Amino acid sequence: CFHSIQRKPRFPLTSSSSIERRASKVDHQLQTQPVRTTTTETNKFYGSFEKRLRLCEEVKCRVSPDQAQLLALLVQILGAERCIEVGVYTGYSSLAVALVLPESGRLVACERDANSLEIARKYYKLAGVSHKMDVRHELAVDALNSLILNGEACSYDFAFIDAEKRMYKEYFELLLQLVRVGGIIVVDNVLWHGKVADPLVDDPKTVSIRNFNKSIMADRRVSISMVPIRDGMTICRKR
Ligand SMILES: C[S@@+](CC[C@H](N)C(=O)[O-])C[C@H]1O[C@@H](n2cnc3c(N)ncnc32)[C@H](O)[C@@H]1O
Repeated sequence: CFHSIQRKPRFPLTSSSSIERRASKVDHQLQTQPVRTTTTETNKFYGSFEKRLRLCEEVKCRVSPDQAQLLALLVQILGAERCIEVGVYTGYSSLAVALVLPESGRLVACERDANSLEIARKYYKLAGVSHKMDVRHELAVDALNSLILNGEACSYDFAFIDAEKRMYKEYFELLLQLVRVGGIIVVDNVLWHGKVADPLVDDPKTVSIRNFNKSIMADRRVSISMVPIRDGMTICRKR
């Protein structure tokens, strides 16, 4: 039975080219994956995006639907009103968060790439959440420092780190100042495709994430749980 299932084509192929196959796979995912509430909402807007080839690239860089669902659930459990995202790309994870924020909620979205932000803004508009978004087109460290200088320390409920891997420690230290006691900081890619556990891998990004993981494990300022969802997410609660 298993083998007969495996032999069937998994995706409806419209052409034999590999690009078309990848696009079909993305279409198929968009149609079949949104089985849960928040993810369904988020994918609804992404599913309408017309450029399927671009979407193929996007899917690789953004969080998966189940990660987006987890982020949104954490925000809802916290009753969060004030959130920060470090690394927006085309807005998938930030849209998942914005959709569950109350009307009075605010999400500071930090991203250095203007082209990505243009696409993200399109989705925010389409989803009717633009009024909740505070988009910062600058280096994340600069954006976070200006929030601190603006007297916003200890005023955020939730933060998500998903930008430059060599800067995780810096982002974390700044966000720890900005998040209130009991607030949550989620860090993406903490497994880094398993490379953090391979002593033979010592490129700068892997070493940075490995060191970050070590330091956070011993950090008494937070309680943590490393969740092996997709590329791994560590959920940190400020004590
Ligand atoms: C993995 S993508 C983010 C995906 C997004 N969180 C999602 O799941 O939809 C990382 C993003 O971080 C941005 N980035 C990298 N370094 C940055 C920096 N120093 N400041 C601001 N953004 C940065 C990149 O331009 C890229 O768009």
